[in-house]
Amino acid sequence: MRPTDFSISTSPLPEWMRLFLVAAMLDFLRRISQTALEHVNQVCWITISFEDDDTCYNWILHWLSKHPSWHEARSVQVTTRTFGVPLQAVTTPEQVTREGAARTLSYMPSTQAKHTMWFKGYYAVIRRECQQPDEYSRRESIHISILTRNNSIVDQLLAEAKQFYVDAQNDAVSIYVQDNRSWTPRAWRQVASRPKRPLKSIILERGIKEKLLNDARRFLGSAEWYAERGIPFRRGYLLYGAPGSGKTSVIQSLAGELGLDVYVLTLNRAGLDDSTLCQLVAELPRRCIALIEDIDAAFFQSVSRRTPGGDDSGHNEGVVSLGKGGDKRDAAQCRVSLSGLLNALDGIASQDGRILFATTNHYAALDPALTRPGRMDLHIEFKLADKDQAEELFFRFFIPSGEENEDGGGNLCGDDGNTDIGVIYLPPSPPLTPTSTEKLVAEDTPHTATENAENQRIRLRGMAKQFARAVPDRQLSMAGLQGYLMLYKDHPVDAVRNVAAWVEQEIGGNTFALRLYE
Ligand SMILES: Nc1ncnc2c1ncn2[C@@H]1O[C@H](COP(=O)(O)OP(=O)(O)OP(=O)(O)O)[C@@H](O)[C@H]1O
Repeated sequence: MRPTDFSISTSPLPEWMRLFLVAAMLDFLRRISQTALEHVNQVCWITISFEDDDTCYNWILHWLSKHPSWHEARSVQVTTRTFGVPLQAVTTPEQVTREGAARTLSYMPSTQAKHTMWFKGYYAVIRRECQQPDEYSRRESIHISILTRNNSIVDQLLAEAKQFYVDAQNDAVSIYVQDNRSWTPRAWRQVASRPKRPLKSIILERGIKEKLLNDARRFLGSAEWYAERGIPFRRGYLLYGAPGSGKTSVIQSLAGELGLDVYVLTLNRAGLDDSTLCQLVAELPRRCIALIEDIDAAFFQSVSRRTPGGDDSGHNEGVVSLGKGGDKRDAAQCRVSLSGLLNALDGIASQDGRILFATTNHYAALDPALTRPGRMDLHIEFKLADKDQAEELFFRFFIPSGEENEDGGGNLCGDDGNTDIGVIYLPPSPPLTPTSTEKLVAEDTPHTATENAENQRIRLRGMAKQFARAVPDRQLSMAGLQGYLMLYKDHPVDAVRNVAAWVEQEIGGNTFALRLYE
């Protein structure tokens, strides 16, 4: 008998069983070490995750893009995304850009590799993941694992990232819209960050801006007052009137003054129904401006008095229509009922510090239930431009930057935004009233470096008055006038010289529009 035969025959177990036992043992050891590793990981690492449908995703991306560790990174993704902060705040370390300041590049973690960095002396590993659950949507997330047992490090990281972001946002208003990357919109996504627009750049009838600003400020500061009296802490503003009269602009400007972000609710968004609308509203932050633009158009396209799935043939409860044509596909896809919208409006206003703004060009077409006090507390009409507005627009358009505050004349609206409705007028500028364009042009010698700034303002005020004389009261929109002035950006004299002809042409061609809004 050979030795090998002997060993086989003397073993109490067959060969296959011994192999099985060895494999089982190895697997057991692997599992144990894996569990032990997981345990060590759990004990030694803290992982924080950020999903791209949440605002903090932008904070963290922006913070990472600025972190010095990207200088040494071996694999980074270059992006023109601004992470919701003003463009100038987002830069590569070397300010690399091919197209000048218009498209600034920044770095973000690549999805291809893990990144490592040090945060306050702690080692951190960063992973960025992208998923595409279906062809309509794409989800991103970032996971930061820090080698520490100290939870306060996480707090410090979050605080630093947020502060970074807030600093970059300092002079901007963030605009959020429904997240359109999924078929049913439920979440908000930041789409833009606009520079704060100074309230003084919006020229309205006397007292309107101040009324809005003071009312909103008083409201935001009176939570306790409402609570003590058991009155729902809500405030809604309906801005209605001519297109291009400054409704949207004033909301953006107020948002900047009040330090609130703007959440734009688009009711005729495909896929939106009563329940997703309520979910969206529930996702609004505590202090913000919720904006429904052209609320009448939303009615027409998508909002019906009947409940979704109700009887289409009902005579009294039919679709609210303004009598315009429309997109049947949208109407079919949007299933927001009037009662759903009313519930949503109450929801918007029901939580602390939310302010609702709605705009419309068709005030009369709105259902009284929508506009009743408690839902829309202040209704403010925006009219076509009057002569005072035209004059002020001209003056502000051409005054050199930084000098407008020194002008005393014709300040229509009390610019600091803090005055109450009684607006303080500064003394008018000295009279300068050229009676004809020819005279004005003759007087308009080129500006010289030595020309006194005060003289420039006086001259400009004179031109503004002459411009306003040619603009008929309440027949042209401020947007239209602004568009005209843009043609003469550096030529105020030409703007005055040609305004009469332009007005004639505009009014001749716009009689339909005028009839509509007069
Ligand atoms: N009262 C105003 N003062 C200064 N600029 C104005 C004013 N009204 C309109 N504009 C200018 O016209 C443009 C359009 O204004 P805006 O979008 O605010 O008008 P709107 O009333 O919201 O129009 P719509 O009803 O069509 O939405 C903006 O660029 C804005 O600067």
